[in-house]
Amino acid sequence: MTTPRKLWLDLGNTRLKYWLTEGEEIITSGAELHLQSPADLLLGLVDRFSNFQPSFVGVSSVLDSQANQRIKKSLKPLNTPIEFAQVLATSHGLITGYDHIEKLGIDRWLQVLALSGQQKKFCIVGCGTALTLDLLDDETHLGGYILPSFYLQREALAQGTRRVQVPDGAFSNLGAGRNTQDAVHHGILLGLVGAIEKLVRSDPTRELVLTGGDAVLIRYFLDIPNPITVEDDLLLRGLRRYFS
Ligand SMILES: Nc1ncnc2c1ncn2[C@@H]1O[C@H](COP(=O)(O)OP(=O)(O)OP(=O)(O)O)[C@@H](O)[C@H]1O
Ligand SMILES: CC(C)(CO)[C@@H](O)C(=O)NCCC(=O)O
Ligand SMILES: [K+]
Repeated sequence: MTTPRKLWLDLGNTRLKYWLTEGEEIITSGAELHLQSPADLLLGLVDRFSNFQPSFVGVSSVLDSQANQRIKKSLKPLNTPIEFAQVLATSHGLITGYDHIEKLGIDRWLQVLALSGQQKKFCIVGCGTALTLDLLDDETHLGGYILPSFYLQREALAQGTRRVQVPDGAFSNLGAGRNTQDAVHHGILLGLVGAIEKLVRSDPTRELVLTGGDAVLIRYFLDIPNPITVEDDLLLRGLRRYFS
């Protein structure tokens, strides 16, 4: 009997990430910026995926249905069943915290699902285009928070003010800025880090798990007693669990 080969795809707002797995083993993984055209990026990747001959494709997408249709089309050459994960009221024991579960982002939910059922308290921090915070107590999702992250905040400042022209700078310091560029970059960093610290400060046993493109950066500036880990592939882990 051959071990099943599968393709797991995570389509975020900015990046596409994937795993090619054989049984439990991750054979290849990758991450690519897609900006606005994930379907075109997939067309370029489909040969690589095709060579692997997956028998199943599991997808997490935060994109709209039109983009998802184009993604399906791009994957047609694989000639393989494709399924999109959807938020469920309960799955693997996880109780979803939203009033209307279908409104919760699938990326957030899969990240929560990845960690659910360990009899622990987590704060899951998605450090992507948006910064998301989700609270999980064992198998119960308590809900969460959505903040614009670094680049969205910087764009909003540039658009909403006359005098804040924001040259590209680094989100690398929490010190008081002595020029506009530093004041903006340090301010945005202070806001994001401060929000996370405030949320978990009352409970040092709540474990932080950071994931997404800016996880390492944010991790560096957090100064709290809580255990903190960075897990790049948290969503893909949740996706695989969803389909198992
Ligand atoms: N304008 C930009 N210039 C440079 N980097 C950017 C820009 N916008 C976003 N990024 C970076 O792209 C990465 C996006 O993160 P990530 O891949 O986790 O998010 P995503 O795939 O868009 O998922 P999500 O939908 O959860 O935001 C971050 O590291 C972010 O800093
Ligand atoms: C918040 C984002 C953009 C984070 O990627 C995504 O999870 C999403 O589109 N969510 C839908 C809205 C919600 O989660 O309430
Ligand atoms: K994501």
